[in-house]
Amino acid sequence: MVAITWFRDDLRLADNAALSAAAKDPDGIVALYVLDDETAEVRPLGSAARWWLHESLQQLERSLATYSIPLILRRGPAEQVLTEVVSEVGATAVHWNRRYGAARALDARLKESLTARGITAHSYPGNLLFEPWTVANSSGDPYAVYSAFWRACLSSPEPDHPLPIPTTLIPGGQQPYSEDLTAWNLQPVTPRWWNGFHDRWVPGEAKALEKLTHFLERAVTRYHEERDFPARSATSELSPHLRFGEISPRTIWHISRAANQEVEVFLSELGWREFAWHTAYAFPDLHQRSLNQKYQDFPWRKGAGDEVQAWQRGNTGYGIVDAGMRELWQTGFMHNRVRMVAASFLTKNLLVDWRVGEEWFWDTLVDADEASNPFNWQWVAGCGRDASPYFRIFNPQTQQKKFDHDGLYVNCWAPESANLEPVVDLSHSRSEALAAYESIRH
Ligand SMILES: Cc1cc2nc3c(=O)[nH]c(=O)nc-3n(C[C@H](O)[C@H](O)[C@H](O)COP(=O)(O)OP(=O)(O)OC[C@H]3O[C@@H](n4cnc5c(N)ncnc54)[C@H](O)[C@@H]3O)c2cc1C
Repeated sequence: MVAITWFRDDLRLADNAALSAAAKDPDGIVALYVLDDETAEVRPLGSAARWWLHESLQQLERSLATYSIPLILRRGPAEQVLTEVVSEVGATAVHWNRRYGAARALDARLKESLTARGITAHSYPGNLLFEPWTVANSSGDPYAVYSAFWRACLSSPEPDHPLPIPTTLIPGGQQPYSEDLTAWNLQPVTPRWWNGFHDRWVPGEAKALEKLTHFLERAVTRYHEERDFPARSATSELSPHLRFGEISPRTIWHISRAANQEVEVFLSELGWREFAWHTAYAFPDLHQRSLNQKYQDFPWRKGAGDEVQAWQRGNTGYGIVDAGMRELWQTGFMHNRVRMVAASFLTKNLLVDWRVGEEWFWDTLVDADEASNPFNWQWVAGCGRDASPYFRIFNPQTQQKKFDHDGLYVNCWAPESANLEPVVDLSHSRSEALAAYESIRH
């Protein structure tokens, strides 16, 4: 009679409510991860995120091994796999931390079917600071404007303190078989396009905590002034760790607050992450549909294949865009300011549908998540919640002068970009974009 802890976007032992609850079972636990590329509501991970997942699962495996608990890996539709594992081990309970995007429909179905079989299914908060249904405007609807949303969050009860790693963690007697992580081929042997990722990243819970500590000691005091400068290493780079739940937002919240530093601007960025997830909770098809209805008729350009390819490869002839796109390809990451400029360039100068860019980022970002990615693409394109107005078009040359005036960033990633023929004229494309916007404005 064991309890299953079903790990999903929470690859950590600390502040893991599902694990802490399962640990109370005197008969021990089975730790399960399911790679589900088949269920309709689960968006299959992109290639860069799969690289991260491989590393992160290895780290989790090591952490659990110190308690003699194996991490059971299975691949397949989660409903089927979970049902099988429950039967194999004779589990009486399954515990998981909540997901807030489209996959919550799957979780709801599972809860119902497990309960019908007499197995208790418990879900817990843990991947957000505030549960989406607890933050609503006076009409009971989700907030549409970030500033009002974050004010409401800040006047809500503070997020709970993080839970420690359970003091007793024991393996359930009967452990089922596990698949081989390497056989999942999350890091394809050829081509090893992800080779450079190892130079930049060390996935896993221990590193996430170390990075937070380092950031609070060294960078948070200059964060509000320097976070927009891509060459300055002034941000936390915690996003992929948060994406895979190697650290919980409430751990970040409480450790930051206790650090005796000016942390409010930093925490307000976590607020954008919350806003994106609360939006995805209300609109689970966020990556497929412009939230602003008017944009259903936007005259996006068709047949821009060559320009899209130049953008993807960092060959547009605009330094900051090219540097960002190459950084992304080589490291799985791009600085936030540069993401905004690169996204604006695609959607406004090239007039390409934001979904094309969202898909590319989804495949190439190690931190790609199903809320922040489409939310921010819609924000830049002007069709999302509290979005930047469409007529505000980032000029990549002005942005480069302002945020990379010494050229450190561009010279690091795309030194020869200045010699490339620009794929588009900025002033002409700007006028075209504004005309396109006018056509749907009324
Ligand atoms: C087009 C576009 C696509 C993006 N796609 C993603 C994505 O897939 N996943 C992702 O985590 N972020 C995404 N972002 C937001 C942002 O660029 C990254 O969160 C940030 O660059 C991560 O770096 P950091 O951890 O050093 O951030 P910090 O500045 O240290 O911020 C701390 C944390 O706050 C959160 N955060 C900061 N800015 C945002 C934001 N605008 N929206 C949501 N959360 C934010 C992140 O979790 C981040 O780790 C996107 C932004 C744009 C413009």
